[in-house]
Amino acid sequence: MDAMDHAPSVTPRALATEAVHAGREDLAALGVHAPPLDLSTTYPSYDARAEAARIDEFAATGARLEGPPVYARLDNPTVARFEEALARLEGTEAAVAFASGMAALTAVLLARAAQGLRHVVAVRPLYGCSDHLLDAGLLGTEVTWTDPAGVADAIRPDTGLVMVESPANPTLAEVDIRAVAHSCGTVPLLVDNTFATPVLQRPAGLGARIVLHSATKYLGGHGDVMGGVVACDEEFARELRRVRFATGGVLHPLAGYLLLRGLSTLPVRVRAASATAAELVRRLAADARIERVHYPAIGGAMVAFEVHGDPHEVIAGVRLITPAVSLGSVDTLIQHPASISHRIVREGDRWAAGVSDRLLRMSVGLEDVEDLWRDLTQALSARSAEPAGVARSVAVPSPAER
Ligand code: MET
Repeated sequence: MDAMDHAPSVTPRALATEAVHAGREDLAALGVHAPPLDLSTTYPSYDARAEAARIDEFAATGARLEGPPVYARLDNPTVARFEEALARLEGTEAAVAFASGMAALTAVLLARAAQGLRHVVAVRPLYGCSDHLLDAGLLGTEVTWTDPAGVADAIRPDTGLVMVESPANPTLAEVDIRAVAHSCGTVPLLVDNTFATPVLQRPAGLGARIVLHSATKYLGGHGDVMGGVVACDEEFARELRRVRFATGGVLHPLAGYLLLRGLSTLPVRVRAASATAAELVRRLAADARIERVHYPAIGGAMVAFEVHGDPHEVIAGVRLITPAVSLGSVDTLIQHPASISHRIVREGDRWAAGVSDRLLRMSVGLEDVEDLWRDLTQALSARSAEPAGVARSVAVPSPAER
């Protein structure tokens, strides 16, 4: 067989195919089936002149090095496989991975600020820490909050970024990405695609220049790996790699390995959990104990709802569902945004963005829908008004019984 037999096909491959093959094309040639996990922090080289030239090249351009890495803060082959796969899934030229979603957003803001573009236009709600990072100006940036219709007017000569989430955390409000991208003109639009994942939405194809993920969520998919990633064009990826090298928010290679593994089941997980979420939404919407259900037109596995009663009782009452922040795992999680994910946002700003104190956010996992509904409905009937220590101690099974 000659090399041509292994040349990548020019026919675009479907998402489900990319999910299991992207970033792994050379494995057969390497004679392995699972991707190698390279934990090296440094790499030997007997030619320091050549290393100097490679470092000069990286410092000047931010382009990925040819050949072995010099040092793990600069590049890692296992992480690069995840980056390649995610870029393919998002339909971008490149992707750059970080230690967390917040490290990824930080690098984007620093890269723009380094060009003298310190002003950000953003649409609420955003994830609470993203909101806080912008609102508190922790990186020396300045934010103007607006609604999607106000984006064009909010842009100034020093605006370096427009940022939206769609569906947004935690209200699941949707933004017309194509329309906002149009309003941005030449200013890059960043879309946080953590909730939708490329299975449901590919913002780059709708005009976003920068696509952000907390990879900790659906991309990893099992609640056991923390990471962040930015999918973008190669020009901006070069800026991000330079910032990453200088600031050090790198993704650990084991995290890169687990994220690549997570991607292979991403389409199956997202579709299955979304079908269950849609059924739970139907039932919640018909339930008299629920005041309002939020579910995006695009679908997905995230559901939010307001209860007539005390949301804390629902959190305290779940037994199968895990009462925990985060999302995108194989198991169902529920949390109270005003207490946890959006706690750091000022109360008035939360309310104005639609994050009421009675809102609960649920990340639907892969359990059977009937088991989830049974747990939800018993939690919705829980009453903390019952004498504490009497009814509650009877109602709560011991950990061994759960
Ligand atoms: C530390 S709070 C939030 C973690 C995660 N970004 C979430 O929205 O659940």
